[in-house]
Amino acid sequence: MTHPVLRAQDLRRTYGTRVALRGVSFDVRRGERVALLGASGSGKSTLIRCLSGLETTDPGAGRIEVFGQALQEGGRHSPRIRALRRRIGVIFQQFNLVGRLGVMSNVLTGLAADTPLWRGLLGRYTLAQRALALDALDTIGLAPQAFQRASTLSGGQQQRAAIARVLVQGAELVLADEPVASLDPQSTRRVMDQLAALNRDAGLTLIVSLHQVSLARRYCHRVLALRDGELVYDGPSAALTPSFLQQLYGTAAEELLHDDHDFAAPAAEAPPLALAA
Ligand SMILES: Nc1ncnc2c1ncn2[C@@H]1O[C@H](COP(=O)(O)OP(=O)(O)OP(=O)(O)O)[C@@H](O)[C@H]1O
Repeated sequence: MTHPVLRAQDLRRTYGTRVALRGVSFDVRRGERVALLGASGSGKSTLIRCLSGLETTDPGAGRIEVFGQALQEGGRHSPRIRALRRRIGVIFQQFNLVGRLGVMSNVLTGLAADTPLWRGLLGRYTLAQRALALDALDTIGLAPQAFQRASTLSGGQQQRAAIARVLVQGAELVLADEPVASLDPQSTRRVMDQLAALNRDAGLTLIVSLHQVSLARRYCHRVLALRDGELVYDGPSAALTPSFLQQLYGTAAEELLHDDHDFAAPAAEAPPLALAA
């Protein structure tokens, strides 16, 4: 029997008196492209931090399995977490690049787990590792910027460098936390196109949190929708019409429908990635 790539069971996370996740359960199969949708404060980032192993759920609550193995259970990380996290790529809204380092050096940090610390600190990567990073930058259309400082890139370019880092890491499951929240519509389209292409061409399983329903409908077949930490919908993105959103969220639906005109066009398939053989 094949395991789901990700299995979340009864996840709860409380901060003081604030309940950020309330019994969230779902499975994701290999190769799926899933949007995690919800208004501000609905628990998207908390869920992604838990799924990526950056945070634990409440003591005694819930279990997260990745690749058929426990990542955390009952609020405790599994002893295998390091090995499992190597297979999970995380992309953040704020890119998490080191601005004073070159783009290539940033992308090479995706290899941190496979590189002795001293090599990484001194930037002494092997030729093969550098070639891998250049390939990833080429795939993502950033080869010409490889030796620029990361801080000189536009927001969209920085996010694409973060995608290249995940490629170099060799991640099988990518968790992207509002990767386009701070980008203009053109950069948003480019970054989303590339995430979609990674999923389609490189076979990565993708979970991407968004708070624009139009993006979720355009790029993902399946949506998990959160409201106040609760999973209120798990189904096809095509069903998320404005009236259904109104039923799910009431007046808060407005937040998810904002800027809808920018991405309202029917889903276009992303251009293929120039994946290295
Ligand atoms: N470290 C923390 N300490 C205290 N409360 C937190 C913490 N992280 C999240 N919360 C609270 O948990 C709830 C869910 O927050 P979360 O950031 O997961 O939501 P979100 O859907 O990602 O929101 P946004 O779209 O604004 O990023 C919010 O009420 C938030 O204030």
